[in-house]
Amino acid sequence: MSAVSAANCPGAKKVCYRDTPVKRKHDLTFKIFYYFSPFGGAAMLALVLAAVALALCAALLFAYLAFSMTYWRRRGVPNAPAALPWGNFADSILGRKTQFQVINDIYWRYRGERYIGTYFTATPLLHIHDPEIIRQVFIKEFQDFHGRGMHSDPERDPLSGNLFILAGQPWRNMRVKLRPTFTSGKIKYMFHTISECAAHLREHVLASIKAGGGGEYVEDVRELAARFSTDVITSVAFGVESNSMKNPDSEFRRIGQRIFEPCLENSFRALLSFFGGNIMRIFGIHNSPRDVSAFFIKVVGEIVAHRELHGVERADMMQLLIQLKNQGFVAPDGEQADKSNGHSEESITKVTEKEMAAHVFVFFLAGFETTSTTISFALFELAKNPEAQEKLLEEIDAVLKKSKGEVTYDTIMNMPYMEMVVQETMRMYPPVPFLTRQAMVRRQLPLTDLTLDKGTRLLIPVSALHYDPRYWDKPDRYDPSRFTEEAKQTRPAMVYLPFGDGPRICIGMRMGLVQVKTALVSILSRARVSMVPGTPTEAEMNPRTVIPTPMDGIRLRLSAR
Ligand code: HEM
Repeated sequence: MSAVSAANCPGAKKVCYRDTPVKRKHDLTFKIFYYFSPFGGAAMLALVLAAVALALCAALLFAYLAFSMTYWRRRGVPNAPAALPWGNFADSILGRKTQFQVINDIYWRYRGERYIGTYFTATPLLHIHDPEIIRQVFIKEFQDFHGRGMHSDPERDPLSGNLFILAGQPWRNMRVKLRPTFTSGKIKYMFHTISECAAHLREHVLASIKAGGGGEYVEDVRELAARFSTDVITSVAFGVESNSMKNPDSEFRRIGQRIFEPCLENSFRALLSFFGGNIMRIFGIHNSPRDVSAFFIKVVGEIVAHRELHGVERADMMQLLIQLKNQGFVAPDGEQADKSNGHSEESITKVTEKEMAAHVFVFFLAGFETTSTTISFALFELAKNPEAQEKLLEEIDAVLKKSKGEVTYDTIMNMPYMEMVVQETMRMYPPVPFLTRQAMVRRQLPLTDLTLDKGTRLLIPVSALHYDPRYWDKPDRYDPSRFTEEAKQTRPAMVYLPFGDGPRICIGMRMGLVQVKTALVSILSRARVSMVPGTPTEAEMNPRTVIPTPMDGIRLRLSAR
């Protein structure tokens, strides 16, 4: 008998494992399973087998990753050294840097290379640095590079069937259908809705100045711009007044915060949808959280039912999407809504309600944070650069005087310095700081002898190109005069890409610009902006977002004019 009695063994009734025959004490396996186990031999054996299986899986996974990370070397492509298990993106996956900062670092290290291979875990990416190759990919050879390489599974995840993510024929058909929704004619048609939101913004600024006493107050202009953009996009896309200018807790503002909240879940989902399609497919991960999908599908269903039941018509995108649902097309500007106007059979296929939800979702997603980011960074740079601000204020005053204070679509589009201010803001803070394309066939990378496998992902480092001193003199300086017509002629194509380029260029570009300019006119016709102590002069970006997002908002002083 062992010196330890059965009674002293915790939880043991019949057999105490320490109470074992001496002859078995030399049996190592037995010792492991029985001497130390509080559960029992079978359970312990299962545990050890599971641990061995896990270790084996981990070893296989690492071997697979290690082999995958030789992809570029095996093809003789210059590549940035990658580390297991995250490849070149450890800093962004682990939340130490934003994705675009990682991409910029790679650009600076390998700026001399026309292209450079990297890895997002096992996925090889080819960063294209040469503007001429980018031009070929975006425009001339677009037919072979039209996909973004993002994961889409509309059957299981209806919102992933949206224009931004789709590729191939489904993308082409949808782009043709949606194009007439974004013409200048349609934006003029929706401008009344935008200017109603702008009136709420002006009222808010005036009321806050009054409440602040002393003719000024301090506000986080990022939040202010986000509330304005939420109101605009919900009005023009859904025909719903979210009223988040008056009610910051409105449902749409809440859902916007949920989608763009800088947190691990959102950052991981964004990274996966760009680069981790296989992981999403295997684990059934959706592009957007399920509560967000459910929200958009429900809201669209309710609005369509309401409008169709009561015969309601409004000047908004929902109305145009309802036309796509009922007749399969929207007539171009100046044409009757008649299918005899040269619409092909496939382009008049009707859109389902789930597809409608996917599109309004992407209008919300692509049109809300991009515009509010641009508005708030423009105010930030104007506060830091009083000369540029004064010049813009003069232009706003002159234009408003001419239009007798009325802000119209034509007033907004007729402000050359405003255009330059917005362009320069998007150079320094491109809301979409990198772009992707996918080789849809096995073919050679344009202007090179490198053969790309079908499916290869290309990455275009937009933000890095916007700061390259080969194309921009003193790129860290805010200088709207870079965007005079003459200055623009001196730069090569494809080094300025805030809206992308080619057939996949931002479909909402005109609308985004109108929104940004309307907000700036509304605020700056009532107030000057200036820096306040405590607001950093260089925005520190939150590493958990794709769209550049300052860590603690942007607090500025707004003083009555
Ligand atoms: C300042 C505002 C905006 C910026 C900077 C911006 C930027 C971009 C960029 C860079 C792309 C990718 C283009 C490419 O791959 O070549 C894009 C695509 C897209 N944007 Fe925008 N955007 C803005 C506003 C909007 C608005 C207001 C909407 C809609 C209401 C919108 C809807 C879309 C859609 C649907 C796509 C996908 C187009 C396609 O793949 O065919 N965007 N945007």
